[in-house]
This record gives sequence, structure tokens and C-alpha cells, in this order.
Amino acid sequence: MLLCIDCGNTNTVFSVWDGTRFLCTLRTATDHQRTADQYFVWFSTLMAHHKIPVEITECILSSTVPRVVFNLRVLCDRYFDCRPLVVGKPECLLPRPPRVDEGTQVGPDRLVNTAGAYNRHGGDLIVVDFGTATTFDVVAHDGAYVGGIIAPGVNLSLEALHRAAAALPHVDVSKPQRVIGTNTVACMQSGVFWGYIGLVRGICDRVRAEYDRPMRIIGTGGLASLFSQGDVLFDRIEDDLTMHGLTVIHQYNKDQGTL
Ligand SMILES: Nc1ncnc2c1ncn2[C@@H]1O[C@H](COP(=O)(O)OP(=O)(O)O)[C@@H](O)[C@H]1O
Ligand SMILES: CC(C)(COP(=O)(O)O)[C@@H](O)C(=O)NCCC(=O)O
Ligand SMILES: [K+]
Repeated sequence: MLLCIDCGNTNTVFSVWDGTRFLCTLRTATDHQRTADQYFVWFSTLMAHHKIPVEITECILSSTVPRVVFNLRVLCDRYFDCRPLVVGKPECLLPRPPRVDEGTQVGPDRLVNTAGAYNRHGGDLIVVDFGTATTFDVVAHDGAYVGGIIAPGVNLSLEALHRAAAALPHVDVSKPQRVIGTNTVACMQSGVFWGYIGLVRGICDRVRAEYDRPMRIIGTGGLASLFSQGDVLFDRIEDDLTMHGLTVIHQYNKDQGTL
């Protein structure tokens, strides 16, 4: 079985792929101090809880946090007796290399989203991922990542408001009933909810105007469905897009004979 690991700046997600489907998806906070032994205790306990035997033979890993890669490598080596394929490293081949300025290190999560979205939908896409940052990835007609947009993440924006202003509390993002808030929390929620909808719509409209072909928009990340309650932002919402992309890249490397 293939273990797919998607490590973002906030959360690290493990998904077990049996070649046909994901058997389970487990989430833990990203922490570069967590050791291989700690990962294994957490992983094996939850696998036992889900009654899934731990039979990992292969692993692919994408991490936006370079420091966590070491301990995840040790996890694979020590407990699964395999070497993980690490997206973004030279030994990990991509179906299409990104076309960006020389020396640019594209976030591996964005390369993975690109591969996953192209595999499902073909090219000419905008992938919007609501993570720690909100990223927009432009996928060309041939499946290459050709650039995009990085905006502050939803929770980051709320947290920044709370930290910078003494009278503003910590609030969770949600859809407010009205645009005009009549209390502090409602005002903040409106600013973030409707502000983000304006951000996503405005950026996608401008990308479409700059791009020379019709495009489809794919939303992913836990907050995509929340924002789609306010406006028709996406042609599709796919929560498993990053995990799917990891299986696509892993299969591609197998097909190329490098694994
Ligand atoms: N369904 C959801 N509802 C509310 N907040 C969410 C939801 N899904 C994720 N989040 C929040 O969005 C932020 C980014 O989460 P995540 O997608 O795991 O980011 P990353 O991939 O950068 O680690 C986190 O603060 C997380 O708590
Ligand atoms: C933009 C990101 C911080 C998003 O990371 P995430 O929200 O998934 O934790 C990550 O993709 C990254 O570190 N990118 C490097 C710069 C780039 O993609 O151009
Ligand atoms: K992400």
C-alpha cells in the first residue's frame, strides 16, 4: 500500500492508497519537532482503530515545510522499510515541469495540485487551494504549472486582525446572515467571508482576462465549500485533490521506471 503524506504549514495529512481507493485519511498538526517514533505511534494507533493493517510498502511526500521532511524520511525508513519519493526533489519526476522564472521553487503542494487536477480535468484550469495561504495555480493546456497567485489564508487574516487590534476577538470563519454586521464579531465575519469571495472572484476574473483560452476553476481545501455558499466560484470542489495528485505523481515515476 502507498502512504501519501501532504504536509502543509498548518496540518499534515496521511492517506493510505490501496491502488484503487483511499482506505483512510488522518490529520495532525504540522510540527517539525515530532519524531519518527511519535508519527508511528499516532499512525499505527489510528490505523488499528480503523481496523486497517499497517502494510505500507511505498511512500510519497509533499511538504511546504522543509524542516519536517527529515523525520518523515526516518519514519519511512525505520517503520516501512522504504524511501519516500519527495515532491520537489530532483529524483521525483513530474509529468510536466513548471514554466516559471529560473530559480523559482514552486511550492510542492502546488505542483501536486496541478498534477492531480490535470489528470482529472485536462488543462486550462485555475486550482484554488484554501490552506495556510490561499493559492491559485494556473494549469496550462498541456498540464504544466505556469504560475499563479499567493494570498493570505483565511485563518491567517482573522488571526492577524485579532493580534493587531486590541478590541477584536478571535473568531472562526463562517457565513454571516447579513453583509452589514451589527456587532463586532458579525462585522469581522462579514469582512472575511465577503472579502474572500471578492478576492477569489476578482483574481479568477483577472486570470481569465489575461489567459487566452476558456478556463475551469477547481476549488480544494476545507474552506472551499464554505465560500461556495456565497457565490458560484468553482466549477468543481474536490477535497481530495492534493492526495489524488500524489498518487498521480507516484504512478508517473513508476511508469518512468525510476522507482
Ligand atoms: N472545514 C474547515 N472549516 C474551518 N476551518 C478549516 C477547515 N478546514 C481547514 N480549516 C482551517 O484552515 C487552515 C488551513 O488548513 P489546511 O488546509 O490544513 O492548511 P495547510 O495545508 O496549509 O496545512 C487551518 O487553520 C485550518 O484549521
Ligand atoms: C504558498 C505556500 C506557502 C502554500 O502553503 P500551504 O498553505 O499549503 O501551507 C506554499 O506553496 C509555498 O511555500 N510555496 C513556495 C513559493 C511558491 O509556490 O511560489
Ligand atoms: K495545501
